Order: sequence, then C-alpha cells, then structure tokens
Amino acid sequence: MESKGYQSGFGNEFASEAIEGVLPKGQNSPQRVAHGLYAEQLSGSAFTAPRHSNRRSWLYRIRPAAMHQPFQPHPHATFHNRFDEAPATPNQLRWDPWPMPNKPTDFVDGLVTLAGNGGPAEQAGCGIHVYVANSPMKGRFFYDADGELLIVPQQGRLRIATEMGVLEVKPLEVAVIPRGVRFRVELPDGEARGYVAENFGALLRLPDLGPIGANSMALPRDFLTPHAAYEDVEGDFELINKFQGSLWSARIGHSPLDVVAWHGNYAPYKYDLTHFNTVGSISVDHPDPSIFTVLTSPSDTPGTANADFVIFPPRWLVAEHTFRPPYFHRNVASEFMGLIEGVYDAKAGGFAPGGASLHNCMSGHGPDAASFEKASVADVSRPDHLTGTMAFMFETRKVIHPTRQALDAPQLQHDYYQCWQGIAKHFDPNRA
Ligand SMILES: O=C(O)Cc1cc(O)ccc1O
Ligand SMILES: [Fe+2]
Repeated sequence: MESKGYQSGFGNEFASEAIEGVLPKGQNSPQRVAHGLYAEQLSGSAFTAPRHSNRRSWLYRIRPAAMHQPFQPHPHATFHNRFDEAPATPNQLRWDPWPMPNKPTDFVDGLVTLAGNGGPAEQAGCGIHVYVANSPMKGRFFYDADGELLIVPQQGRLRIATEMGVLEVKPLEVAVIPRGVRFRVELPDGEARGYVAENFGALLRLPDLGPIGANSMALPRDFLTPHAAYEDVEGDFELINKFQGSLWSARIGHSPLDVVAWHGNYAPYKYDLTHFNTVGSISVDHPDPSIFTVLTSPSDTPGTANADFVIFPPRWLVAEHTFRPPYFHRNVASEFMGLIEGVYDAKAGGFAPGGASLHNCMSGHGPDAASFEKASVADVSRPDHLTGTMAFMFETRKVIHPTRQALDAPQLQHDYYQCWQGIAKHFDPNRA
C-alpha cells in the first residue's frame, strides 16, 4: 500500500478518495455506493457529543469491518492494563533504555507496558508502554478498542499502514492512531524503539492558548492526516484487537486496509515535533512546562488534564539572574518522561535516549546535584542555546502505577535517588 501524501489541519472535516468519484454527494449512505463499495461509519465520540468535540468518519470500503471470524483470547506477556499489580510508589524511578529483542518481534509483540492509571472501563487515565521491534507485522493487523494511541518513535522509522491511509513517521515525529482504527506497522530501518501513550480518556486535542494569543505552540496546519490508500488482498490473516485491557485475535480472509475513500474528522494524524513554536521566558524565571504542551486530553475538571503530552525541544534560554534548568519541585500531577535524543537539561547523566523516568504526585525531584552546581554558577548574562535535544513528558492528573514487569526489569536504576544525595548544604545565615 503506497502513501498518497497528507492533508493538513487538526481535526478538520477531511475528504479523500483513492479512486475519484467514490465519495457520495449530499448523503453518507446511498443505496448503492460507487464501484460496489460498502459504506460504514466509525465514531470516536458519542453521537450526541457537542459539535465542537463530535468526531466520526464515513469509510467506503471493499468489505465491512464486521466480516471476520470470532475473536479468541490472544495472550500477550507484556502488553496489558493491569495497573494494580504493585503498590503505586512515591519513589523516584528511572529506567535505562529498553533493549532490542533478540528474536523476531513485531510492533504488537514488542509492546511492553511500563505504567498507567485509570483504564478502559472507566474511560479515564492512560497506559504507558514502550515498543521494541525488529520485524514488520506480516499478515497481521491491529486495533485498540480501549483508547487512541500516541506513538513516539525514539529510534527507527515506522510505516503505519492504516485503514485511512499511510503514516510515515520518524524519530522527532509522533503519530496518533484513533481508537478502533485498524493498522499494520512496517519497519523501514529494520528495527525500531519508542514510547506509546494509550489514552483512555477524552480525545487528544490542541491546548487552549489563553493570553499567548491565536498562534504559537503546536500549529494546527502542521498536523498531517493521510490521504486514502487501500489494498485489495485476500489471504489467511490475523486481526488482533485490544479490548478491555486484553488482546483478542480473529482470522480474517482479507486485508481490512480496504478503504477506498473516506471523509470525516476522526482519522490518524502525525506531527513533526521540530515544528513546535516554543514560547518561553524573556525576562526572569523558568516557566512551568505547560507552555510546552503539544496535545492534551482534558478531564471533566477544567484545566486539569486527564493526560498531557509535553515536549522539551531545542530552545534559547535567556532568563536573567535565573536558575535556568527545571526548578526543584513537587507536583500534584504525576510525570512520566522519555528522551528521544540528546541530553535533558535537568540531568547531567543517567537519563539516556530510550530511557524513562517516573515522578509521582508530590514526589520531590528536579535537577540532579551536578546540574544544580553547574547552573547555579553559570554566566546568565548571555543566552544559552539548547540544541540536539528532545525530551517529553506524559503528565497525568492521576497517580501513575508502574507495572510489576517495569519494577522487576533489569533496566530499573536502583540507585536513581543517589543523583540528589550529593546536593551540598550551602546554607550560612551569615552569607549574603
Ligand atoms: O520534572 C521534570 O523534569 C519536568 C518538568 C520540567 C520543567 O521545566 C518544570 C517542571 C517539570 O515537572
Ligand atoms: Fe517534574
């Protein structure tokens, strides 16, 4: 299935045809669709959701999605939503990068759940996973009925062939696959690693800009949704599905990526993080990281997100007489971080690309001893240029529970707390 390029805009009413003239005019469900196709609606919000948050698309396809054999449980050792396996810990946690697999492993096989909160039954919270894959999905398709998937590649490109077209993403880009959309992941570089947030709550949207104004941060036109592309193939294939935390698998006699045309505002998209228009302090102090929010899943409480996706992109630091890196802090929200490339300015060592950290509600954290010492004596009369770096955070209102496998993994850095033990006592009541 070939990529047919992209349409730009966030949550637009898109329309795309791989064969011209397929989309019906003036209605969605004609008695007979062009070329013998079937019409099918895919909804991503309640039918009666307010218009501004109402999401659905109409798909014109070779066979309806209903056509497959019954699902059977499909055991998966590492990908799940069991967030009650271990007590949520207030300890600061950090992991080394997840190692590449040593046997053939595709994107679905290679998903490992590190943490999460809420769940698909409550329709709130998110699952936090990493993937390590060295094999393309062959004769296999996947969809997640539990939430939309925000995929953050860290190493290796992904070619994501979806029902609604092809997304090609590389590190420093992210992809969002809506709940229910079927897809297959291919690996143009042979192997790939990255992070996934599985959002059980309200759909990700662009944050409000408030006093920032009508522009800045992530610009709607930088979000790209594929043009329709389809494959017309028959064979003995497998449709894997994640439903209420567990995987299921069904035989399917054709590729479900058979949508010839579609229209609507519920569709996969990608975004290049290097396009983020980063806003920061031009006077004093380090602003709160909410100014780096790319996408937010709101909760029922205004201003208190179910989950935020926040990035720490290259930028100039110019704040005067200011401690420029992230401050010491304790937050009501819980923070899972990953690193795509480079060095994170709060950590001199130990936080590697492909690694992860978790700082839960009210757990103290911030710069490590080395970063503090360096930044507190740095010359801040000149700008600093942070380059070649991209960290990110999945920040949630609910406490993030690490899974048993994340706590037992050899990647867990048992000495992480040591990075703050060397912090010197500088207090001297007689010193200015
Ligand atoms: O903990 C972190 O590194 C993330 C973070 C960054 C920042 O600039 C301010 C607050 C915050 O939680
Ligand atoms: Fe933090």
